[in-house]
Amino acid sequence: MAISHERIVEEFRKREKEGKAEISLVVVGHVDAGKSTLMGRILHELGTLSDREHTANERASQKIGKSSFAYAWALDSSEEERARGVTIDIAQDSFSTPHRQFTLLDAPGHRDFIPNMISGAAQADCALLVVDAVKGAFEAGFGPNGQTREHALLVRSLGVQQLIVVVNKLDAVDYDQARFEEIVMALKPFLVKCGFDSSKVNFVPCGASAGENLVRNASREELKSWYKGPSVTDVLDTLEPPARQLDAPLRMPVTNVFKGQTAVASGVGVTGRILSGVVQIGDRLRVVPGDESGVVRAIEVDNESAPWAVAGANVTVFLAGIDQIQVNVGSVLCPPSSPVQLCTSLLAQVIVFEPNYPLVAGTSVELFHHSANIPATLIELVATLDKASGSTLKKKPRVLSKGSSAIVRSLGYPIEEFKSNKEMARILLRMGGETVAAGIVLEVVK
Ligand SMILES: Nc1nc2c(ncn2[C@@H]2O[C@H](COP(=O)(O)OP(=O)(O)OP(=O)(O)O)[C@@H](O)[C@H]2O)c(=O)[nH]1
Repeated sequence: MAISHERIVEEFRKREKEGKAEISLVVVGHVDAGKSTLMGRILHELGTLSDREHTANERASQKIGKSSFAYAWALDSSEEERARGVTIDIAQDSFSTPHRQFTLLDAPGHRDFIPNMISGAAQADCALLVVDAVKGAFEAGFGPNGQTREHALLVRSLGVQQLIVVVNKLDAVDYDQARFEEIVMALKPFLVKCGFDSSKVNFVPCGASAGENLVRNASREELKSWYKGPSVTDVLDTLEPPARQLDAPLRMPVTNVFKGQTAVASGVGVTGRILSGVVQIGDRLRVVPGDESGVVRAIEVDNESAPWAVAGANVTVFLAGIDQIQVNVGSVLCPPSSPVQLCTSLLAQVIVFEPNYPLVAGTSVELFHHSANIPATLIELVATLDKASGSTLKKKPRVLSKGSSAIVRSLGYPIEEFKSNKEMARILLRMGGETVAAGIVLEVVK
């Protein structure tokens, strides 16, 4: 028997209060700032990474003369990453603090790997920006060719509002308070210009490789004497969980489709993340694009069957009364009473990276929206924007440079505006296998 929407929301809120709030976190920062070391050490100290695994990493990294990378290896697991000592792919892990459960997306800081970072940032609720306190290193990261600025602006552009800035490697500058403050003073105005609310940005001093002020509070006199604030994990534990759009209509972009094989889970198995709304067994769902629909026979959350699921959950629903051919990766499941509208063109604010070809009006691109990949065309370049302030630099530019705004045309695709459904509005633009731009949809034309 169907349960009312209100009852499901009420029940979910009750469970949420009893359990830990879930947050996805992306770790960004200039190459070698210490991102992997920091997260590897946090995972180890929180018990997510066992002593055995860590000892194995220590031994293996010593063997090839890179013992300083032992903690980073917890996350940098591919052979190439280990040999080069840089992070290439987005590593996914999870860990929990006393009140929060995190999905961790470790992003590579190396220039060549920015596209990988975007897919991490596009899924993140909060970001941790690691900067290197060493004289010259912070300046290189924060300089025009460094990634500190670019990453901060990128995560903000992709909708991340809460930021923790970890000022790392303070051991290498004798935990100098003046150096920490100098870095904070340099970053703060820049982050505000990027659009961060300063009350949602925290600065935390630390020495990741020594484990100083990561999980436990500062223990060294040089740091303790001037810093009485929270440790990195204390701050993580107070991050606000994302507001789940429970009362908005169901939106579930499809990431996988397969044939349900068991008696309980028969029909068409459809996997994806619920971006907004609620689904329960017995619901009729429409697949957009198209006008086919199916009835939910079973729901699985974390491989366990469930009577219902709400926004934020990664689920598999089994649909009856629909042909597998009608459901595609990139389709969106929604209620027949309020389906996603197909847009004919959209206005997006994007950040442009370093495309191999100039982005001019008429350029064909692939538009990535969750797992959908749609052929699209840039139909008009509206303006280029100032990277830091967002104000218009030039109207109707001929070519797009970094930090530009563009109109992208795509036909018959379900996308929504950022102001009505944040999660449905994040896009990436790719050309020839390269991500050339990323951003959010401001307006759609139906
Ligand atoms: N002195 C000092 N060195 C550190 C600290 N944290 C990291 N390092 C060193 O900095 C180097 C880079 O560390 P990683 O953790 O690989 O840096 P990363 O930011 O993950 O690098 P990419 O993934 O390549 O962008 C390694 O040699 C670390 O041992 C620290 O707190 N103090």
